[in-house]
Amino acid sequence: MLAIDVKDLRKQFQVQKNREGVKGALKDLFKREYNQITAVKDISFQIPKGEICGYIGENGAGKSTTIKMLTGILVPTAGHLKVNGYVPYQERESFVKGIGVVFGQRSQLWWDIGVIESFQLLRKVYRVPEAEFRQRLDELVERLQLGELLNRPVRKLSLGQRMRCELVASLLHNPSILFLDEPTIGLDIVVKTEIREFLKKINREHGTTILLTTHDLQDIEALCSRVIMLDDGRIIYDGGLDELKSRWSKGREIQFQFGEQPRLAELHVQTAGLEGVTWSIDNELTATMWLPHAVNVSDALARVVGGVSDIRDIKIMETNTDEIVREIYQSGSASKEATEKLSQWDTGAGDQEAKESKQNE
Ligand SMILES: Nc1ncnc2c1ncn2[C@@H]1O[C@H](COP(=O)(O)OP(=O)(O)OP(=O)(O)O)[C@@H](O)[C@H]1O
Repeated sequence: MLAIDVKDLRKQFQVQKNREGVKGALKDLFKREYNQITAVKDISFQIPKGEICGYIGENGAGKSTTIKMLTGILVPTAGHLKVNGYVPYQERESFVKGIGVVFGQRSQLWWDIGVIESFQLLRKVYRVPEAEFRQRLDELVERLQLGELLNRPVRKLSLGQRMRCELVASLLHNPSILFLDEPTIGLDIVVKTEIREFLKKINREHGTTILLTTHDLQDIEALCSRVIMLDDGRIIYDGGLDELKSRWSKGREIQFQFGEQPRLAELHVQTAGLEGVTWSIDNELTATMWLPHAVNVSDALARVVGGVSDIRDIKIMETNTDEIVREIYQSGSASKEATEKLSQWDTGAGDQEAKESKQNE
């Protein structure tokens, strides 16, 4: 069963042009001119129930615009979308009961009243029965250790405390889908880790589907098996994180620790003939071997282990996801298919007449 089903979804904004100078301003008064911005360009994807999916892309790629359409805040210019079986902007009242939303940069809590009062107000908005609300609140408060914060006004909370309260607020009505837009932005590593652990548990125990946008790839690594990558309003990758890493990383690093000082020339001798393998000395007792994917790791390892005595430790270094993703953003494509798709789009995507977008916000 699908939690989210998106087909050819598009969002265009009309932005007013400002002409220069006093003359320009006067002209603007009488005849406004507009530019069209296509923030989301006919994207399609499906998310099954219970999945945690990362939605990533550079600033301005169209992530928030997508989330706003998925949560019913914005009306799409074209395309189809179903979330939890509803068309979000058409069936808002029933629809919102099944979703939870956290925008890291914006609060859904009332600034000047106690946290618990905000929760009570949300209970009424979502029409959650009191007993169910109490039970859920107790569970969430215990999990996120919010006990002492409940009576404080939101404005007196630290960012980390507020984010934990935001998460509780989004889950009070037990939604089956949670949309998180930058939920860990600005938080320290301890709170980030706590929030990630909490989300994993919620997903595991309640089967909550989570769509997460973030610039912190550690969030993705910790939580998501799948990642959708957006660039300039188009999907350039949709698949597993591991696959992305193995397809895009150019090679691997293996670090050796020796009992005595390694000599570069001797190390090179061991891997002679393995094309592309390079060595660097890290410090007195460690050296790192870099090998391209074409070279078999066990072949290279066997040579070194067989040829150099007194190896104390061997570490296969993790592929650096940040670097890979940065590289993909720079090139604007994550696969050959995507590149081909992009060139098709370039020849025909821009000519559909723009419709004026309605905004519910
Ligand atoms: N209400 C709006 N009116 C006009 N243009 C908009 C509006 N909202 C977004 N845009 C434009 O649409 C594009 C996509 O913006 P969006 O906020 O969806 O990107 P994003 O991927 O969420 O970026 P960020 O990571 O910076 O939050 C940008 O060019 C942005 O300027």
